[in-house]
Amino acid sequence: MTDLGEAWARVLAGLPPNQRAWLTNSRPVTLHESTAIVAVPDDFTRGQLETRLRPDLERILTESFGRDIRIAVTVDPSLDPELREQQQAAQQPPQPYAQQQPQHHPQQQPPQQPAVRQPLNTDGAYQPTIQSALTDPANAAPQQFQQPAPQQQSPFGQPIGSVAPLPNGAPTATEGQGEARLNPKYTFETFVIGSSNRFAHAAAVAVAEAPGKAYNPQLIYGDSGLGKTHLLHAIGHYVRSLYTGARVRYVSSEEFTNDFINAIRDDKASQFQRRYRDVDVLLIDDIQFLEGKIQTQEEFFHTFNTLHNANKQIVISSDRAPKRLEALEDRLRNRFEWGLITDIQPPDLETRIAILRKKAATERLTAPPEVLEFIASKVQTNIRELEGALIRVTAFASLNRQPVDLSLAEIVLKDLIPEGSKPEVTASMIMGQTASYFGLSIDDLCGSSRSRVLVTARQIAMYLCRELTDLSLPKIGQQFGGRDHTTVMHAERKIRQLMSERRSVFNQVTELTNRIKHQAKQQ
Ligand SMILES: Nc1ncnc2c1ncn2[C@@H]1O[C@H](COP(=O)(O)OP(=O)(O)OP(=O)(O)O)[C@@H](O)[C@H]1O
Repeated sequence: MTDLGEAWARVLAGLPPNQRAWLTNSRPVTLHESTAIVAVPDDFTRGQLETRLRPDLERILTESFGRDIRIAVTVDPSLDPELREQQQAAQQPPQPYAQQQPQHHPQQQPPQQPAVRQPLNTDGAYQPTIQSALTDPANAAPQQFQQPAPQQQSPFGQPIGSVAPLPNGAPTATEGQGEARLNPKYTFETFVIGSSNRFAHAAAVAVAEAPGKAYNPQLIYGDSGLGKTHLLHAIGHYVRSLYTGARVRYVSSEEFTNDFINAIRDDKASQFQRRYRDVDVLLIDDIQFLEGKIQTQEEFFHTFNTLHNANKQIVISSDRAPKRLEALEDRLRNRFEWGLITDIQPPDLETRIAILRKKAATERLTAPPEVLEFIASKVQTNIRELEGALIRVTAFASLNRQPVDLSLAEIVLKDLIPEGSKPEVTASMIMGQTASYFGLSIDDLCGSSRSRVLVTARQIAMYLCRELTDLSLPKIGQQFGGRDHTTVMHAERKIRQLMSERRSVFNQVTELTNRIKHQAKQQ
């Protein structure tokens, strides 16, 4: 009988070189019933496998096994050769402490100034000082994160820089590196600190430096698009850069729920439990989604207790304060109050400008200060919308080969942000308008056909759901025929890119936005 390794060798031999190139750093993981799981190093490669390469991959695998095989692609950043090299370097025998350099995650910049050593408490553990973050006059203006020096002794009891056996005896090294599923862009370096988020940020840094010790759990709450997910991912990155082998898992509450339901259905409860209990840091997003889901709450309660009893860190985000999560069991809400609760407020003008400046720099978008100020003055509440506005202005300028200036920004934003109250846009409005605009049906948008027009239409609709509604990634995926949240992430990125490269896509997105907002106003 053919095994997946053999079949994969046939795949590699059977593809033309330009397609095979995409598989250089890919790896077949396992064959589960009729699904071959393939790991790739990043989301972009995943997109290529899921679109361009899928028909050929599935054809060759189907021929090899003599039955229908579909592929499912998962991202494992440890397959990235650069990252692997860095990890191998990090796993060299530890130097004497005096010669040790703090480890840095590839996404994180080394400290730009000598960091102040934080005080130790009586048992020698690191004592985080959030207060200093709040009272330090240097923190008065929006600023960027300066990575502090990690403490000499990790909370897991091992010097940083060595491959520490973790406290519960779980495997170390790079095993499970792909499990964390962290967005490489959401780090502390890319997070702008202002008065609206200073406390939440300081607590997040403290938790990442002393997981399980500083505040457990940490709960971050605030309205949609204010940076909760970003902070959760940043904690994950920072923990992994400080503690080699630390097992970090990010999960949205929707995924946790779906995973739980599937585990019950497939009789895989113990695998499910291991996935969420054998971790050092569990980052769980949008906990409000568990409201009213009694069985999942029960399971999460036990997950929480197991982790907490073992001094493993739990970080939770919510769109409301725990007291206002009325449909959540009291015992869970009480536990959320054991740790530290921090909120994030909408950013003030100064912080919004700083966020745009940072975004422009990281995405290599050129926009003069007056344009950034103009955009920041127009979009006041949701940072996702703020970023969307910047992308549209710069895309419009690049398509027209015009400089980004105030008059151009005014034209673009006039359509994007109508005067007066903000009408509520729903996913069904977006899907309905997109379908009729492209002459498709809603079923087409939700179906599995991958014709070019359909793929673009589907991706535009997903992009607009992300930009114009408060729906989370998994929820948007659900609306489009139960797709995975990473498909939505890919669609968002793809359309952002296409808008600045193809006039047709820019026009389609603009026209559709107008139609959708017009419809919303009529409701
Ligand atoms: N302080 C900040 N500095 C830089 N970028 C930010 C900041 N706050 C939010 N963002 C960016 O705004 C966007 C939305 O943030 P994020 O997804 O973390 O919000 P959220 O609060 O989790 O929203 P939701 O509840 O809808 O999931 C992201 O691209 C994020 O990087």
